[in-house]
Amino acid sequence: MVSRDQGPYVELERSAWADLADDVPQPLSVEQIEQLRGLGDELDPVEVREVYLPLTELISLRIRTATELWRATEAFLRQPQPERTPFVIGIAGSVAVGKSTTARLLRELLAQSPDHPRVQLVTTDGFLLPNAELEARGLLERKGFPESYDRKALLRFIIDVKSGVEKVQAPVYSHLTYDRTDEVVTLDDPDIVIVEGLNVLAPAGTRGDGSPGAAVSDYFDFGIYVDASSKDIRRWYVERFLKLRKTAFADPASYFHRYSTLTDDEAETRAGELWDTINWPNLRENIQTTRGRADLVLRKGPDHSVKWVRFRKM
Ligand SMILES: Nc1ncnc2c1ncn2[C@@H]1O[C@H](COP(=O)(O)OP(=O)(O)O)[C@@H](O)[C@H]1O
Ligand SMILES: CC(C)(COP(=O)(O)O)[C@@H](O)C(=O)NCCC(=O)O
Repeated sequence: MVSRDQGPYVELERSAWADLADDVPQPLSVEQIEQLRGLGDELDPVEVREVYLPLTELISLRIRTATELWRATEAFLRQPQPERTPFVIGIAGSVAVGKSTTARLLRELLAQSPDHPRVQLVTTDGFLLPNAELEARGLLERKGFPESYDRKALLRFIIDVKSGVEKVQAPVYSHLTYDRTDEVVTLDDPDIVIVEGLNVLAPAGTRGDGSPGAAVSDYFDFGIYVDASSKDIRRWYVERFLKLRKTAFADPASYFHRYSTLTDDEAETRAGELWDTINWPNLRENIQTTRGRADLVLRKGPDHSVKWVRFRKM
């Protein structure tokens, strides 16, 4: 089986997926790829070429078609419309599955095209409620759960982006202080906005009167879910924690500085507890359940290499 038709979806094994862009030249140098990798892990150039290049081609195709549709609609309306708003890509998935790495890589790959060189990235952690507020609400141990975000502000942000508002701003989170900062990221006329976060594909909640509200993903042009077995993700989470202990946590300014002196065994136990009590329940209850809402699922194997890709044809 290299390709399987599943109703509105098509599922392609890695080799069949890779073939879809086999004549496209690799746009990034080995140095550029190295700069994109996360905490010292290898980001294999073969992986970039075989998995992320076809994905970039598919998204570029969607952008071209969206632009054509916008022009056709403008002609139908018989009056000039404001400039087309940015193409918005959502990237969802568990903590530690590789969303940030995927998002950074896509930003670089998509920006290589003269059709859409301005690509900006926003992570939803900036929309987490400040720690003081989380503490007041008893949510400090629920970071990453839907209720730990300022969902109204996130929705306002995405609506502004898709309404063509200029210089839309998003708050920035610090993994060092483990809290929201006073910094903001300002969108400067981007062609593409990538919105990366655990819950970005979540369905709408209900309003006070019981009617369904709007969901952030209602404003996405393309939604990606990064997927892997929870056993592998737990291992990646623990491995990343062990590395952070020697790097970021070693900084006295780090909220987790106390973890920097843990032994290997102690650190592994602590990371396992954080996974088992916060990140795994969130994945099980709130994140995995949104996979079917993605336009495209990247399924990784134990070494982060993508094994198959499933996407919605319509
Ligand atoms: N494609 C990849 N190849 C190799 N390692 C990866 C890849 N994607 C992620 N990783 C590693 O897995 C860990 C989690 O990735 P990260 O992007 O930080 O996840 P997330 O943003 O989902 O929490 C990091 O240590 C990162 O370096
Ligand atoms: C900041 C996060 C909630 C991720 O936020 P996202 O950008 O995906 O919205 C997550 O990385 C996190 O810190 N979770 C808390 C539990 C833990 O420390 O692993």
